[in-house]
Amino acid sequence: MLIKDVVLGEDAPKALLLEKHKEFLLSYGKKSHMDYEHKMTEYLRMSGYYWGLTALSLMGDLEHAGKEEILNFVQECQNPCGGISPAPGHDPHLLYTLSAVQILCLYDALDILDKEAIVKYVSGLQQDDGSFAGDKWGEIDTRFSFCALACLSFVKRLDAVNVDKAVEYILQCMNFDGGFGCRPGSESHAGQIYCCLGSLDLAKGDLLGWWLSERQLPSGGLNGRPEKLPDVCYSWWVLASLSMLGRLHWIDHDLLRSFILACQDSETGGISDRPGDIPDPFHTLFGLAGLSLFGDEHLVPIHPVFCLPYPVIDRLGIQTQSLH
Ligand SMILES: COc1ccc(S(=O)(=O)N2Cc3cc(C#N)ccc3N(Cc3cncn3C)C[C@H]2Cc2ccccc2)cc1
Ligand SMILES: [Zn+2]
Repeated sequence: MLIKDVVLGEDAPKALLLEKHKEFLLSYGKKSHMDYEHKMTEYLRMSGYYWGLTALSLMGDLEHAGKEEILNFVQECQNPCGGISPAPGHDPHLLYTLSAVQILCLYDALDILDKEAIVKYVSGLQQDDGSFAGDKWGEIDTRFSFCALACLSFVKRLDAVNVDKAVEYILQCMNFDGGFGCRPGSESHAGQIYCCLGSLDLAKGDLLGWWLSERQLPSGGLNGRPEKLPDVCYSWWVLASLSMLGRLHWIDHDLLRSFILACQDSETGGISDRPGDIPDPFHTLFGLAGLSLFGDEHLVPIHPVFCLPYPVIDRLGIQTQSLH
């Protein structure tokens, strides 16, 4: 079966051409301002700035981009309604409102915008079913749910929208193939998957991460529910979940490590649920597994979902959902 792909030429670059990319991006803005391409891409200018500036920032070169000129441009693009346009004279839209907020975050200059106006604009675009329109013309797309929740997260105002309804709508956009589309029933697309998973994480990730990190007690041990005693096996249930959420660092590693080590039986070996109890294979596994998740140099790294050593998972070449 012929699969659609490309062939990498022999002369294709093999090293990362960082200096070239810096030149490319820094000179891009300096092209003649009235040339045709520049005019025809005016409708996405704010996003263009976000793409270039973030790329420069990744290369540690943001300071060479004209900060004052860009901050002035962003201010010129804010509308009385609070929404931000891609360029002066264009209609405001969620896409460019997010790009502008991201640019200001890069420069730590969020306060040059009227935050309350942005909050009003973004929250005003949420529909009764929880979805978000991109602008006043009403196009609905899960991309805009992400833009809205990301914007509000940056200004710490997720309270301004109905987050549960937003989540409810996004889950309706999940397809039988595990992917997400722009509206219920739309075909799965990687871009929409990024937006939907990102939205779910923004909406519920911190809440869940906080509940999990609240499991840690002064002893360093983790319990399974509030008001319960710590137990080594929760080192796994809680840590593996936080690891999946990308919030493993929300638990004090050293404190937990000292708890697990205190649960070891120095005579017989093995780890128990709590210091002084009888060790057993169950808690020995989950104590070591917790230490492995924190990257203990003496232990093989463990997969947070499969609870098996990564080399085993890699050898099997399996994904979390078998495709065949
Ligand atoms: C106390 O004797 C027991 C009691 C129950 C069981 S069990 O039902 O098979 N099982 C597995 C388990 C195995 C061992 C070992 N070796 C020890 C305990 C333990 N528990 C009990 C436990 C652990 N932390 C606190 N509690 C009370 C969990 C339980 C249920 C479970 C199974 C699989 C995965 C997760 C949880 C086995 C022995
Ligand atoms: Zn236990």
